[in-house]
Amino acid sequence: MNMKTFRITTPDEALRPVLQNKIDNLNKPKGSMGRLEELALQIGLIQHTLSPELRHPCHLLFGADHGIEREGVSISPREITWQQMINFSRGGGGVNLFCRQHGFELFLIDMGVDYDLHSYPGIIDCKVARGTRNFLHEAAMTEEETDQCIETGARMVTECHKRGCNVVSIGEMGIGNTSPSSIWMHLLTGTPLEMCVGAGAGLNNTGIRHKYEILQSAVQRFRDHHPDLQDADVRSTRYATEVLRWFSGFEMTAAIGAMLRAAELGMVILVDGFIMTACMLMASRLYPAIRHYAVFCHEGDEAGHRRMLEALHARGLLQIGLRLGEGTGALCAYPLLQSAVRMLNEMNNFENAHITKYF
Ligand SMILES: O=C(O)c1ccc[n+]([C@@H]2O[C@H](COP(=O)([O-])O)[C@@H](O)[C@H]2O)c1
Ligand SMILES: Cc1cc2nc[nH]c2cc1C
Repeated sequence: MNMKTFRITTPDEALRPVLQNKIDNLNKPKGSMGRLEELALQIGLIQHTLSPELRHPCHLLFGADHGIEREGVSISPREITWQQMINFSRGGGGVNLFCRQHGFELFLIDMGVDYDLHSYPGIIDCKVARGTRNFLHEAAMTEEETDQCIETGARMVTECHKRGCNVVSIGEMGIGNTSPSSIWMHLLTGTPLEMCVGAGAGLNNTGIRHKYEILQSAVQRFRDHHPDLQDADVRSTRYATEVLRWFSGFEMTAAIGAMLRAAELGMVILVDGFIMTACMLMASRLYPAIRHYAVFCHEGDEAGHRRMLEALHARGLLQIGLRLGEGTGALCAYPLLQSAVRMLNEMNNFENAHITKYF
């Protein structure tokens, strides 16, 4: 494996007390703007300024298919992936309306959809293959494919950055992709697999049971193939890299590359639902400092999402019952980031508002 490396630095902590002081001096009881204050602090630290700004927001939506879908782990047929990609390219998806609503430039990227999409305008062709291999039997991706996806995701963020973007939101479309996400959660956090497996696009209880059994067999197969990894530190890069390659999807790996590059460039990263949280979890095992750049935008209704956030010591900003994916939860939370930044830039402090400072 020749995975691209990233230089991700921890934001300068020296600014924290200065920023906190500015926030505390705004004309309000201390802490009364709740999560907006936390967001303002985080964005100020990321941008290393007392007056942050959000510029040219971009949304990257990576699409791909999954070999594991052949095992009946999703209620949705495989073709929904390509049909939705075309729908998005025509502006008709959930993701499209939120991008329009919040002024995001949308990039639709075919990382490995099982359909020929190259003639569809608006879909960027980065296809690695027409879906991953079935990880019930073998590694989903080769080392070369993994590297290619990481590089593509990173390149997309570089493009956004060149356009002046400093806040990037990442979403996915891939029937079957809650399955690798559940396995990553299980293997990286030690949460029992049963608690990591949910309905995905809408399985009933019988379907969830079947999905669980398939995923349990897949984990066993992985362990059989990796006797050397049994004793490895589950927090090690070696462990994470092999778990990534064996179970990942092309779109998920590209999302990880995008997240890593965004952190390297000091951008704010909007994290969406279950799948994107799993990708951030994986990215944080490769580069722990990425955590500072991640804004966890919502706690969705996919079983396990809340628990995965807890494992990351995070809480989502919104709890509005989303489980769509595409990045919709990230986009919905964007106005909160705008408010946090405006609070820091536009609100008077006690002194210039002529209000008695009582603490
Ligand atoms: O982001 C989420 O929290 C989320 C939760 C459940 C399902 N999804 C979407 O549904 C698809 C994956 O579900 P499944 O059941 O096919 O694994 C994929 O296209 C995701 O965008 C997304
Ligand atoms: C209709 C549909 C839309 C989606 N968008 C993201 N994942 C999806 C899965 C389905 C099934």
